[in-house]
Amino acid sequence: MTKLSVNVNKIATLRNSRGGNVPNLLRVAKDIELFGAQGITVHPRPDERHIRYQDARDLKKLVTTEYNIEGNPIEKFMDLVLEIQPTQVTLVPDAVDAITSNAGWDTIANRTFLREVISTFKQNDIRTSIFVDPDSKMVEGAAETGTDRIELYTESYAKAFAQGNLKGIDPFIKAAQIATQLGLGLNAGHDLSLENIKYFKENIPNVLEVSIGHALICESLYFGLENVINMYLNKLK
Ligand SMILES: CC(=O)[C@@H](O)[C@H](O)COP(=O)(O)O
Ligand SMILES: NCC(=O)COP(=O)(O)O
Repeated sequence: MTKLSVNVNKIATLRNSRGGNVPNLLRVAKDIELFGAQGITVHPRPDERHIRYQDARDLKKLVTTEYNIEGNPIEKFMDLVLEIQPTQVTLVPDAVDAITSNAGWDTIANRTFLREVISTFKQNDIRTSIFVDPDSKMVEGAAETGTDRIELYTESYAKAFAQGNLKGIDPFIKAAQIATQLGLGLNAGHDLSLENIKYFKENIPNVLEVSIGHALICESLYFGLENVINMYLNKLK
């Protein structure tokens, strides 16, 4: 079964744009779970441009499905995650000023660092996932870090699919096969959408979790949040 984890960063973006508490992030997250999503994802960035560190703390009290916190494991992020104890932490090598996530880890060059960080989270019973490109060497390097899962960075697939190039899935099929052979759990995310999710799932059937935010919130402007969540759930069956 592939779980849908809804990234609520963009709800926080809209809320922050007026300085108040509308939309109410906590209420939206609760409703997202009531609509059938199997997880909530947040990515509290160092500049807190959308999800604030306090949001991440507050969500812990109400999320009853899986709670996934993504971020670059800088010290204050590590402290936040260890304080909150979410279901899963997803390590992303984002630069502080990155407009969004734009690369996976070099799991070979960062092996020692990742091993230490992952060990710290696993000692605290937090499931670990690391954001990687669909590159066989990076997947093999990920297995050396001791991580529970990898999250395949799906921007290249989404771009190719949008251009009508179905072969964009090929590196992901190979990376998923290697991950499975190495005993890694498989997540995926970034730029997945109602248009491209079904083909991805058909070709990568053993993906455990997809985390989707930007497209899902934009699609909800037209179809409504409850409808969109159920459209994703139907496509992930
Ligand atoms: C790791 C990943 O792909 C998502 O967390 C993405 O970075 C969303 O971040 P923004 O919502 O800030 O674009
Ligand atoms: N890990 C991917 C994520 O949480 C959401 O990415 P996007 O759907 O906002 O591109």
